[in-house]
Amino acid sequence: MEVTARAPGKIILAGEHAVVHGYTAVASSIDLYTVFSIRLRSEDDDTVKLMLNDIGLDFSWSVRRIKEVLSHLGSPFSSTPTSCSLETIKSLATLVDEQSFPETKIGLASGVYAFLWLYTSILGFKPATVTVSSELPVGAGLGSSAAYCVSLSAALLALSDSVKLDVSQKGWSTFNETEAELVNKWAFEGEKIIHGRPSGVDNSVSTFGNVIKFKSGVMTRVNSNMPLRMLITNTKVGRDTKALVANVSARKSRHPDAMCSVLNAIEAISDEWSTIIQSHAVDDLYLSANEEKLGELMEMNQGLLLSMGVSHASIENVLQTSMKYKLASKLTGAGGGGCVLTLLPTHISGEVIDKLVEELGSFGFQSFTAGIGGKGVQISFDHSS
Ligand SMILES: Nc1ncnc2c1ncn2[C@@H]1O[C@H](COP(=O)(O)OP(=O)(O)OP(=O)(O)O)[C@@H](O)[C@H]1O
Ligand SMILES: C[C@@](O)(CCO)CC(=O)[O-]
Ligand SMILES: [Mg+2]
Repeated sequence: MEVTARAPGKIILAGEHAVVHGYTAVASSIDLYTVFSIRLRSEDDDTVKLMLNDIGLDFSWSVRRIKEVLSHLGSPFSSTPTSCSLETIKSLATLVDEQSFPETKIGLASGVYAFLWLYTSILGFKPATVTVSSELPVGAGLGSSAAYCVSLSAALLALSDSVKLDVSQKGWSTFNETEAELVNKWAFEGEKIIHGRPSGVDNSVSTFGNVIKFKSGVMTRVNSNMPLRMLITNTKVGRDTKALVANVSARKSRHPDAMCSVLNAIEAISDEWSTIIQSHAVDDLYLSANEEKLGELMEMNQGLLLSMGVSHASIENVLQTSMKYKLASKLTGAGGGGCVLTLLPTHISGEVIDKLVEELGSFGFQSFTAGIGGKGVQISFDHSS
């Protein structure tokens, strides 16, 4: 039997970085998914094979070698999410180094550490073939790391004793609330390995889907009543969430008072965002007034992100280009490159959007739209293999 789990990426509508320091963010899932499939091999087949299709890397470890290196961990503890210690990260690095990880892709190694940690913690030392592929750009601000950790945790838990699913179900099915909580907690442990200091917003929105508000580790569901449309522009400038988050923390410790004001302002923006999208538009005039307010909030949020040091020349380029069309934009996710959101109000014509996309394309950027606010993590079982 093969188990497949898929988890969505996300956009942060307001409050990235501030949320790491205990201030509110608002985020929504998008209908682009990362998919993990796991097929257990027979017990005498001593191999764990991992195929990372998006980055073109394959790994193969013997179960015996994994056991040897991680023997200090003991039996799996799938029902109790546990943090990976620094000492264990070093052991995981040994396993990855033995596979001669290409130097040019070394920034991606933490994803493999997260795989090994979640795999051995949840399933133990079972032989399997594991593949992952994603519709999300990797490391571009759309929560690829969270979707990776959530879909992996979901597929592993579906094969563990901690979750009892109806394996005869056909097509995609969802987890109940308690099971989804467990998936989310494990995914957060994986995110910690990749991000260093994640707030938990990305894995929560990937697990539960829809629109959420997130503050100090607590998630609240937001009932959005607005037809939100965003153009997502990938600047294709590579960046690393872990480093950007660390830079913001360093700036905060250098200028605690100024940064406290910036973070409070961002929280006010997030709160206003969630109030506006929850309100019911009584007519078109009310809707376009609200869209204008959201556009302004995005501009203000972007200005504050610039003051935190996480904008980038490529992001500023997208802002200026969309401004020519009187459209508001902000970076989404960790910034420093990656993706930018441009609000597409309901009244805007397809022609204008096409022109904007073309102009952005002339800089080498890639723009697309995605469905906002769909389902969170889902699972399916295939008995044919
Ligand atoms: N499909 C994938 N295949 C392999 N590794 C992946 C995949 N998706 C994510 N990763 C891992 O996640 C890392 C990227 O995470 P990072 O947090 O920097 O970016 P992001 O999650 O896309 O953006 P943000 O956190 O700003 O939303 C990669 O370096 C890799 O380790
Ligand atoms: C930059 C950040 O706020 C969002 C990344 O999508 C980091 C986090 O919340 O973990
Ligand atoms: Mg990430």
